[in-house]
Amino acid sequence: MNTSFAIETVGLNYRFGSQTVVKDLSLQVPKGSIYGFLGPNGAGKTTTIKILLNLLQSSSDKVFIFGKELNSNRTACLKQMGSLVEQPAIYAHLTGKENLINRCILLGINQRKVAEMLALVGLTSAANKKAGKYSLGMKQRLGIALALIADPELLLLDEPTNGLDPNGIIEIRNLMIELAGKHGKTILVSSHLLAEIERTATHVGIINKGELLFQGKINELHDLSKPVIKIEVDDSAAALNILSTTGAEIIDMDEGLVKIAYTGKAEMGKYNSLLVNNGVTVYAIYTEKKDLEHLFLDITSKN
Ligand SMILES: Nc1ncnc2c1ncn2[C@@H]1O[C@H](COP(=O)(O)OP(=O)(O)OP(=O)(O)O)[C@@H](O)[C@H]1O
Repeated sequence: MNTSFAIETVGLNYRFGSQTVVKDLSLQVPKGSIYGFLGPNGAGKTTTIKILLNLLQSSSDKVFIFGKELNSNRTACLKQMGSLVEQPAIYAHLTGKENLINRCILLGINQRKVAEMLALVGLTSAANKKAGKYSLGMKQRLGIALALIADPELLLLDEPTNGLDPNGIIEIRNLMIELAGKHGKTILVSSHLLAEIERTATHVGIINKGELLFQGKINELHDLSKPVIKIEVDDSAAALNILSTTGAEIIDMDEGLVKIAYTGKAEMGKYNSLLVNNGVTVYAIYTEKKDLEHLFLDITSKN
């Protein structure tokens, strides 16, 4: 298996009864990346994350963590992973610090790590407050500190900003950037909102109904949202013939409509004259740029 990936799944499938929830899913999460795992509600994100954590069983040879097959190297793989799935497992009657000490005792880790983790997630001043009194954002950050205490290389965060206010969202976002940037962690973070992870993610995987619809660098996703020229004409076949002689990149064609890649205003004028001079009636010519949120909706509504 490719060892440049922190996570690799190969044609992964998963069913709940007769419902296939994960379909032929091949994820490739590069080491050191912040991988935004995106999809609408019910797309199969949590199920996939639970499979990656071996909380749900996959078939052998489908899931690889840092190149090791998960089922046959369960302990070694899990040691490399920290996670926050659904609600963080926090004792409300203990302080943040006590929660972390408790986890250290449980895992046999030196308690010196506690102060470091509190500082990392920005909870030093709230260390002696009961966790039950924490805000939602503070609870999430404590959850991340608990996930990080054993110093895993890979962090799986399932919708960590769910229910947080804008400040809480920014705090989690900055924490992820710091963890990947300064501490070299690989982070897989799920969300149903592209906007929430757009600024943090280096890579993106988009799923819907258990199927992977897009996977790549965030820049590649941005490229898909580059502007196009839409030309409304009386005869699209004739227009296509004429435009194809110019070397223009034809993107799509429909009855009365041709879409080509936008390369500049001058070219746009040139295409217009060329069509008119060759007997094609141009009703309208304009550019259109999809913002990422629309692109995401487009991608996820196609299947
Ligand atoms: N334990 C279960 N038993 C049966 N079906 C389940 C179970 N858990 C999840 N599902 C179904 O599997 C599908 C995927 O759910 P999953 O929670 O993985 O999606 P998700 O992308 O994480 O969605 P959300 O953003 O709402 O959490 C849904 O149709 C859900 O109803």
